[in-house]
Amino acid sequence: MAAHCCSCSPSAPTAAKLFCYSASSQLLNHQISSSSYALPCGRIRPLERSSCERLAFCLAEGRSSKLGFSNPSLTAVRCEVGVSEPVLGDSQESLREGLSIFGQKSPRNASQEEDEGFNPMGGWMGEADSWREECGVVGIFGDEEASKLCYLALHALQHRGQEGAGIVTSDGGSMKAITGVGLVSEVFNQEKLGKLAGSSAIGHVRYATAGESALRNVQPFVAGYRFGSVAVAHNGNLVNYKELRARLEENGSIFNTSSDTEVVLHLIATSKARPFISRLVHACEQLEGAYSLVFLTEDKLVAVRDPYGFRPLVMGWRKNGALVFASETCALDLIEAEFEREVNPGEVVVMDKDGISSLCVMHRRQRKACIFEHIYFALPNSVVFGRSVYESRYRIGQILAEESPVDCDVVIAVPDSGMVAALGYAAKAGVPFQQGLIRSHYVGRTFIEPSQKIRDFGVKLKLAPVHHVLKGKRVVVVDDSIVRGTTSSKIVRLIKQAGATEVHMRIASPPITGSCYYGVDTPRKEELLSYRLNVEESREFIGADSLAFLPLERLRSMLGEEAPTFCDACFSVFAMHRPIVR
Ligand SMILES: O=P(O)(O)OC[C@H]1O[C@H](OP(=O)(O)OP(=O)(O)O)[C@H](O)[C@@H]1O
Ligand SMILES: NC(=O)CC[C@H](N)C(=O)O
Repeated sequence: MAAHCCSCSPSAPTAAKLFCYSASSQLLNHQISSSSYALPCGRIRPLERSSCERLAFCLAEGRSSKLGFSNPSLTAVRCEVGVSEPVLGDSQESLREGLSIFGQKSPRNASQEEDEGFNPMGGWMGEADSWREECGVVGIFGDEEASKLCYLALHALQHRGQEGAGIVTSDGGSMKAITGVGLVSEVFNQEKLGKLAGSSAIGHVRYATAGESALRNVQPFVAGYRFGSVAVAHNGNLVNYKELRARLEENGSIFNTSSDTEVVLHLIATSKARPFISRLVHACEQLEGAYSLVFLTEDKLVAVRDPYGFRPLVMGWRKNGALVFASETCALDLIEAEFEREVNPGEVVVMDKDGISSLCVMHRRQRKACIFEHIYFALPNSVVFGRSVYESRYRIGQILAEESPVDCDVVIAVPDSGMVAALGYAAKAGVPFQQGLIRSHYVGRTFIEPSQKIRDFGVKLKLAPVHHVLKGKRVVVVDDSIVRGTTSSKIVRLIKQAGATEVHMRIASPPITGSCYYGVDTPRKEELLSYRLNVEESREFIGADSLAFLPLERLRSMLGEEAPTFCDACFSVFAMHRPIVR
């Protein structure tokens, strides 16, 4: 195995050209990376890991077989730095292949991938791999039916995570936990809920951001330490968990999971602070990234939100005085808890038999609430970050109609997340809204072979066109976002096959040009369609007759004075950057 760079520079080059060789020194493939990164002598570091870097890294580590690379005789790479011309010819296909092979979930590392049976094809097979952020958390204190209420609230939050679900309860003396892989309805039944005794509970639905999707990573996690037991459920992503974990392991901690969340329990257990709340605060102060957390001990329920308030967390009360925390207000509504307020960024809310107390102990910053909750993650019947999600999406649809009108016969939505914006668009444009695509709610992600012909069945499984609505029509289709562009191109093809004469795509968010550093497990920027292509190139890529996005400045003006309290970095970062990768 050999991996070397022919030109090394500690200062960041603007681009790198990668040549891959077979054992017989035949040139197999080449790609260009647009990242700026340092190439230390004789070794390529997996720092930003563009597809080129990642290939080089894996080869350098002698792990090419782990990649499942289609040509096992691939043995060497050579990188040239400072190359700036775009890849020509079959670049689109080679990039796709590269992404499918090297697509990885941050923030895992190479050895973890080996341990966890890393599937190198995972990032591309089957349906589009969109934003990974969500997870839903619930906490209930002071209700004899705590586990059942928690179960119902998790149903209301099911859209935030479908990989696993769990509930932990406390009866004041001991704690019981049940977790499982799959949907809430698959994990729990009457008998299991009956075993979860106690008047306080926390629950979780998971969409993995760190650590594989497996039973051991399903939350809530419970741990015993010398002062008792503590359970935690987390929505967010801890960007420094690997460093924290390494430090804890050096000092003897033994981890049960590969999830980022587990570090919180170890930090609590090893903290020298007293009492419990100080240990908890001490632990949270060491975390970087996004965290809306609920903790349960034998006698306390605690909710914590990170100082930027990236992810939502609300609180409310049931008529019998039970306190409820939840990721979204739709969960409060379902279990008839009246919304009181959000847990504030940096706030720690503690509930025990003596009542509720609030500590604003963590240094509070300018809030940076994730705007994507309003665009995609949350349900439209929720109030998130103090605003109605329905109103935001409806208004965005109206703005799209103002900014990018087009002669059309019908407005349709990509269900479900494009629905409300499509209603707003249709109302503003004065064009009928129709259900042109019917969504099957029984299809999850489909894992099928990555040939274009077969992939199209994947989207048809989930979305069926209504020929009667589409045939012979000029159609406006509204979707919430374009990430890699795979869904949009399939949908355009589907609608055209159903007989539409024109397809105009309207996207209820600005172009996504950057990955999320704080919390959302997004694809790397090189995989984002709008990082690689401008609007006209994107239109061509998806095959629509026209394509328009929500202008960022209109989104900000919609948010008004609150705009600086929302994080829109995924739209603004690299927005002016002219991409090299094609
Ligand atoms: O550009 P892409 O990489 O294809 O991703 C964008 C798509 O992903 C999301 O849908 P998703 O498939 O998650 O379905 P959902 O709306 O049902 O959540 C989103 O609503 C877009 O349709
Ligand atoms: N989507 C989330 O909020 C995930 C929580 C946590 N990072 C996990 O992977 O389990």
